[in-house]
Amino acid sequence: MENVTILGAGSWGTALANVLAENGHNTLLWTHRIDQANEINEQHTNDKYLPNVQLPSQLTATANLQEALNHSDVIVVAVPTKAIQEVCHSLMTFLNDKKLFVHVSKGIDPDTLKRISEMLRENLSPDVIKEIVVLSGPSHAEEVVLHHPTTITAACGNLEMAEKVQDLFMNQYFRVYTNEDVIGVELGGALKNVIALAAGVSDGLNYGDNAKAALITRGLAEITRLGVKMGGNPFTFAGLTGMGDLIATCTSVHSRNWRAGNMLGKGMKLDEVLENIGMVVEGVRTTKAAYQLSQEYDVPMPLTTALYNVLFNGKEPKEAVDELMIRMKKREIDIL
Ligand SMILES: NC(=O)C1=CN([C@@H]2O[C@H](COP(=O)(O)OP(=O)(O)OC[C@H]3O[C@@H](n4cnc5c(N)ncnc54)[C@H](OP(=O)(O)O)[C@@H]3O)[C@@H](O)[C@H]2O)C=CC1
Ligand SMILES: O=C(CO)COP(=O)(O)O
Repeated sequence: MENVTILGAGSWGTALANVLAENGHNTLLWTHRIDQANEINEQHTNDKYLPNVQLPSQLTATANLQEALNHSDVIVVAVPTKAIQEVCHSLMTFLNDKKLFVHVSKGIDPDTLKRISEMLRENLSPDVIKEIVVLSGPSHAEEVVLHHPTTITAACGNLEMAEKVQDLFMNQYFRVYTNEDVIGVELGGALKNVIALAAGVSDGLNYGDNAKAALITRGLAEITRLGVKMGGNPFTFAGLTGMGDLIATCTSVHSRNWRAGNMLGKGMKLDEVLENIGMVVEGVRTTKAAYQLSQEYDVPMPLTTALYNVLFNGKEPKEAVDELMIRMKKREIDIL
């Protein structure tokens, strides 16, 4: 049994805290909202993010960051990408020894084009980082809290640390693999959100299953194209954190990215959609980042570009799809 701290009490931070507490670890969940910490400690619920879920009484929460950091040498960072920098700055006020960081966020920063582990290394001093492990894969919080069988990957260049995280989280409903390819795992997890938004748009337009299958497979082709050029292992994109998460996110009503795309496809405006969802939709900012990366690395990403034009240039979804379909003829298989 270990002490573990989770930063961020949204749907994923809470679901992972639940896994750890059920595994017998002494788990402390940090939230920046006192009322939410009180709700978790007194009622053992987190109604906004996981309605109708009873959390174990041994799972406790705090709104005191110093207390959260003192609790453990393992810090799971579970805030959205847009909050990573701010959280790192807060951490630097309190940290004075090395911690093992596990991050579970799926995004790329559109301002710096950095992956999350790069952002952590940039915004935290090396004196406080023992190692950074990425935990990613097809894993909707809503299903994990119901103990539905879930597989996920712990990635780190230092395999021993990935195995430590594997041991912390693994149980009979939560199966954890390891991978040494941090770049591939992070890029797959972030870029699948772009394609899930596009799949939602397609479903919102009632384009059916052929179109959805096309988006998933051609989406994987462009994710792999960029990911390999950025240094990822091509096999990683065919694995849980690539194809696996792409399938889960493009086909699930739990996916906030799919749901957001669906509303866009039905004609709602982006601001209205985001307000309606009320949780993070990582794919929006990541589309901006991916579009810029495709230009920087000179990698064609037609689906990402089409979605970028819908989200940020006022292109009508149907027109974007029509334009995708009449592009010049192509071979299916790229030489990587
Ligand atoms: N949900 C899922 O099934 C999965 C999510 N992920 C990834 O996990 C990450 C977190 O997502 P998820 O939990 O779903 O997001 P949610 O939108 O459900 O929750 C986000 C949480 O982060 C908190 N937060 C936001 N900004 C800050 C900040 N500056 N300081 C402290 N806390 C902050 C929010 O607080 P507040 O209530 O105040 O807004 C909220 O508690 C994302 O990158 C997502 O892609 C990965 C796998 C599965
Ligand atoms: O990453 C996820 C499942 O693996 C969650 O996806 P959404 O953020 O689209 O809900």
